[in-house]
Amino acid sequence: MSKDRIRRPSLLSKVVSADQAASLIHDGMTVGMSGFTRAGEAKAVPLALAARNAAHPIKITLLTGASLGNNIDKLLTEAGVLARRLPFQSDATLRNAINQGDVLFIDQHLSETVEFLRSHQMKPVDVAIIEAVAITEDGGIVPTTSVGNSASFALSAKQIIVELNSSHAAELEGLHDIYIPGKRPLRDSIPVVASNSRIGTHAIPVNPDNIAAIVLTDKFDSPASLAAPDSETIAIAAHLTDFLSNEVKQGRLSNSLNPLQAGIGNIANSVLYGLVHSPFEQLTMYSEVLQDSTVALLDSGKLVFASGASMTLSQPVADAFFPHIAKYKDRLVLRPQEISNHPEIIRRLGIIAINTALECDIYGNVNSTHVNGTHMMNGIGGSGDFARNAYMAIFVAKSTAKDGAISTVVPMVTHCDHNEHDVDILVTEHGLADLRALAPRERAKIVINNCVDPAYRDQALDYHNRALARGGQTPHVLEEAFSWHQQRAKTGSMRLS
Ligand SMILES: CC(=O)SCCNC(=O)CCNC(=O)[C@H](O)C(C)(C)COP(=O)(O)OP(=O)(O)OC[C@H]1O[C@@H](n2cnc3c(N)ncnc32)[C@H](O)[C@@H]1OP(=O)(O)O
Repeated sequence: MSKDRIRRPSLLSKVVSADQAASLIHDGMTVGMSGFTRAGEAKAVPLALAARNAAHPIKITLLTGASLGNNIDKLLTEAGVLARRLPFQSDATLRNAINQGDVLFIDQHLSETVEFLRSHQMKPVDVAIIEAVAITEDGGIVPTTSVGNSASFALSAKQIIVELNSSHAAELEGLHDIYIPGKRPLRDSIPVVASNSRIGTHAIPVNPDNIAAIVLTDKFDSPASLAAPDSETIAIAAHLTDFLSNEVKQGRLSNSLNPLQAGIGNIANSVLYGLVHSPFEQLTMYSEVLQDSTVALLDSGKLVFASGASMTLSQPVADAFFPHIAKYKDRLVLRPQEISNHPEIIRRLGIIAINTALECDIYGNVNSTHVNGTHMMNGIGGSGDFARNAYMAIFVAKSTAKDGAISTVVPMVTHCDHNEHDVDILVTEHGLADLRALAPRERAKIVINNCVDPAYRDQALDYHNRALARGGQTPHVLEEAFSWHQQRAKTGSMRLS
């Protein structure tokens, strides 16, 4: 594999073991690693680092695109390697360490990490570890199933370790579009004018002298573990399809809608699946994670083009998709996450953004990240990049969690990631609240009537009526605003007796 995939002969001598490559990483370093939602992460060197830590303990700051697969975050956490982690994660062990204060987590908009790095508002990357499908004749690094932040990490790092992974099809080359915005404040506009705009190169154009080590690997990405659509997610998808159909009828959208973004997780994936049987045609996606539903939409002919920063598929879909990647390549592109999530482009293209709320409140504020306002779930990810700048910011959620013990619609969110100014539409299995151009008092009525689970509707109405008696632009009974959460802590359920 070496000569086919390392096409610059002078780099052949850089092939070393994962242990040797890991020895380049020292205590206190900032490491920038490939990987975005379990796709395309470096797999061998981080494990060598974890294994080494018992004998030679070090602590690092680890930056990635987003979450990692192959238990990398779990093993690094258990080995005590992580001092700081950013900008996103979704691993249960790391989540616990973050919530215990053992690992410091910086929950960052996914488009912003490399802007901070480039403008020296964060400590620079010492070593970049990038999974690649090939190294080109001029030393360019061809990423695998994600681009994420890999390009900027590799271009800014003092040293680069490349993990050349033979389990990825060589045909992935040509899928990526690497573009790095210029320096501010005199930056040019970013020339993406449609989902399928190609504005960059197929490989990350690094200085080959900075490639310090190449490690040969063959482990594939972890499969996404997505639950099949259930009656609630099917109902959410149906409400959304009806709503979007009406937007078409009213002449506000064409039958191809505007480019779609959909967040991670079961609910957003199921909602997109719902579009396979929708009346819409010639759909496009300008998103960050492309999940199983993207492949289903491409196969159904409903979706004509998808742009993302990573492809995160379940095992059966990956098995059917990657061997035939050549067939899809003219309908797909993978970009750096600062381009997939760039505010300028999201606003220009008029994205319809669909993300999942952990909880929302009666006025349409959304908490995507903090359970009970304190405990980190995964992070804001790209949801804020999209919600703030979208044509229409849609948040979906099941109306209850934990077998009905939690209402996901509450009087006041315990942590606010997306405030009422950014949130246009809320959808639960019970219905859809169109909050566009409504005042908070109007928003509360429609959210309570359309989205709250019937088991919680009376207590929501009671809260709101008593809040109205106190007055205000956004009325609240402040001493009771978190009483539902307190009730859950006391009794196990948010239901007030
Ligand atoms: C990489 C990217 O950025 S992609 C772009 C968008 N990014 C984001 O939106 C990031 C923030 N969003 C997320 O992390 C996820 O979408 C979540 C956590 C909000 C929802 O995840 P989903 O998998 O779609 O929903 P799901 O209903 O399965 O909920 C996940 C868990 O949260 C629990 N949960 C849901 N609501 C609540 C709540 N209000 N309080 C406590 N727990 C809750 C569920 O019970 C479930 O727990 P379990 O794993 O023990 O079963």
